[in-house]
Amino acid sequence: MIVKFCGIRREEDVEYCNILNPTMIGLIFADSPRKVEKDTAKRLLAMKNPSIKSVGVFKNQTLSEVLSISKDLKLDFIQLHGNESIEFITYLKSQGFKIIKAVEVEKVNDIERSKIYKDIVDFILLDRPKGKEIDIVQLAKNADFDFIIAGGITPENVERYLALNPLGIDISSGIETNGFKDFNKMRAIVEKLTKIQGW
Ligand SMILES: O=C(O)c1ccccc1N[C@@H]1O[C@H](COP(=O)(O)O)[C@@H](O)[C@H]1O
Repeated sequence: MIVKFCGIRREEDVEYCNILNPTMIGLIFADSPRKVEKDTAKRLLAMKNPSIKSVGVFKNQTLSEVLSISKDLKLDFIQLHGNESIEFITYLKSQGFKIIKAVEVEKVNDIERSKIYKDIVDFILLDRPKGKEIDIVQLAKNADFDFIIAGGITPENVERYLALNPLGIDISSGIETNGFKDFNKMRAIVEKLTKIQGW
């Protein structure tokens, strides 16, 4: 089970992750309150346990910006959250990057649409548009391919997402209090995973 803690932006966030050892940590380079600058990202990534994979999150940014940040930081994965074309993704793959393609799901059709990435990317991530209280678990039941799931996961509701049997879970706002990562919530996720799945 892949566990990704996303929106890491402070030294203490990395320290929490080094204790809890998620599979991946995500740093956001897209427009967001969680956005980090490249220099900050470099400092944070240098602090992480080497076993934790780094993910850079981008949304509708230029190829040269994505490439420059990803190469400089030697990112393990590039997560694309926007309308990036197949050519855009294929080019990044040709440069040796592993790709997580996030698809914002609002209706069953969006699940169908995400299938075009199946043989191109390393992981498909099903998420919901920010600010929309969509029941992504109900929609994701229609997926007949492997996926990582995100979108509103919290320590209280993670069981419902795990019941989908996803490749992984990706959590950002659900492990925050007042906009900052909260160690107790991060630990609560890991404890639930350990209890349910022996993670
Ligand atoms: O979190 C953001 O601010 C963000 C901004 C732009 C693109 C993606 C963003 N977050 C991604 O959303 C999912 C999980 O979100 P949540 O747990 O529902 O808050 C995760 O993949 C983040 O990378």
